[in-house]
Parts: sequence; C-alpha cells; structure tokens
Amino acid sequence: MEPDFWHSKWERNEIGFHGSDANPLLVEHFGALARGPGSRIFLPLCGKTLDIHWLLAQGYRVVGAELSPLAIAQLFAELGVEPTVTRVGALDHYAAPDIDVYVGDFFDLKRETLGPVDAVYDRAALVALPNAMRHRYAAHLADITQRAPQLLICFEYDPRQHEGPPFSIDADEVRLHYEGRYHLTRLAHLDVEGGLKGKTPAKESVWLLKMA
Ligand SMILES: C[S@@+](CC[C@H](N)C(=O)[O-])C[C@H]1O[C@@H](n2cnc3c(N)ncnc32)[C@H](O)[C@@H]1O
Repeated sequence: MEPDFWHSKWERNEIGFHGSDANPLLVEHFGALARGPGSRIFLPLCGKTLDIHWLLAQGYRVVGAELSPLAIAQLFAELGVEPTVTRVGALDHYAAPDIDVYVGDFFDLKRETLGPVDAVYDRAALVALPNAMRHRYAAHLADITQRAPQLLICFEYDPRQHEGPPFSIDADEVRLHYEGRYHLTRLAHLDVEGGLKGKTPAKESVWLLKMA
C-alpha cells in the first residue's frame, strides 16, 4: 500500500480496523511474553489503537511507529496528554511520559532512534502490508528490535474471497518470515466471529515469537 492509501483512510475516517476496546487477544495472551510492568513495548504501525491505553494502564512503557500524523494527534488527544514533538531524521518524535511515537515511514525508523525494546506487539501491521512489503517489514522489524520477543496476530482466509488489507497470512507465511529468526509457537487459532468484515469466513492466529 502506498502512503496515500493510508493518509486518505485517516482523512476520511475509514478506520474499520480501529477497535472500540483493547484487543481481547492482547489481554488474554500478553502474559506469554513474560514482560513485567515498566517494560518497553513496541507497536509497529500502531494507528491510535486502544491497545496503547491498555498497555499504559498495566504499567508498561510504549513506543509506536505510525505513518499518519492525524492518527497520532487523535491518539494523544484521546490519551489526554500533550506530547512534545521533535524532528529525528526523517521522522517526527512525539514524546510524553511513558510513551514515544515515531511518525513517518516505518522503514525510516532506525535501531538507534527506536532504542531498546523489551517486546513487540504486532496487531494489524504485518497483515496491513502487501506481499512484496511484508518480507522487508519482517526483516526490518527483527533488525531494529534486535529480535525482541513478539506477540503477532494474523488473519487467515481464502484470498479469492477478499482483497486485502488485511491480507491473509497463513502459518507457512509466518514461518517464511520469522522461522530463521525466532522460535515460533501458535498460541491460538480461532474463528473470526461473523467472518472478516462481517462476511468472509476467517481465522485469527496469535503467535509468540521468541529468540531460539
Ligand atoms: C490496519 S492499520 C492498524 C493500526 C493499529 N495497529 C490497530 O490495530 O488499530 C495499519 C496502520 O499502519 C499505518 N501504516 C501503513 N504503512 C505504514 C508505514 N510504511 N509506516 C508507518 N505506518 C504505516 C497506517 O497509517 C495504519 O494506521
């Protein structure tokens, strides 16, 4: 997807991916990462997800990366926090106590800028990207986070029935991206209630990725 695709989604408020509560799969499975309060959790392609609110409320520190300044203005407004904004290379760094968000292209985020992270939470990031970008994304994510343990949520459905995003990512594809880099465990494999976008039969998987 080109940046304009996402900018226009945010400008038109076509954000069906944005949940109205913290993701139940995060709440159920985050403990598998075994990271205590105070740990720094990275959310690539974070949007304004309420998962950030949940993580902060649990005492975690959060760092996000997001293309849309509109999304991040809304995130901080909804958190009720005024960030300071500074330029770091090609990105804008929004900072407030316990939260940093880098606004711009994820592929411009460097390891030194991101700093150390204790865990990664990918919900609707890998699945948001077309196939050609997913390889680059997975390699870049593993590199800048130094293969920090990761909770990854993916959809699976018959790709003939729905044109992404979200794209269908089955177990073979998760292994293709990550098997050489992490030890993989599938923690859950569930039917999406009512189907994807209320019509396409789909499953959701939760993966735990840990350095082998
Ligand atoms: C499907 S949404 C998911 C947002 C969030 N993870 C959630 O669960 O609500 C994908 C997000 O990725 C952002 N995005 C897409 N391409 C990006 C890129 N190259 N760099 C940073 N963010 C990007 C979009 O603006 C959008 O907010």
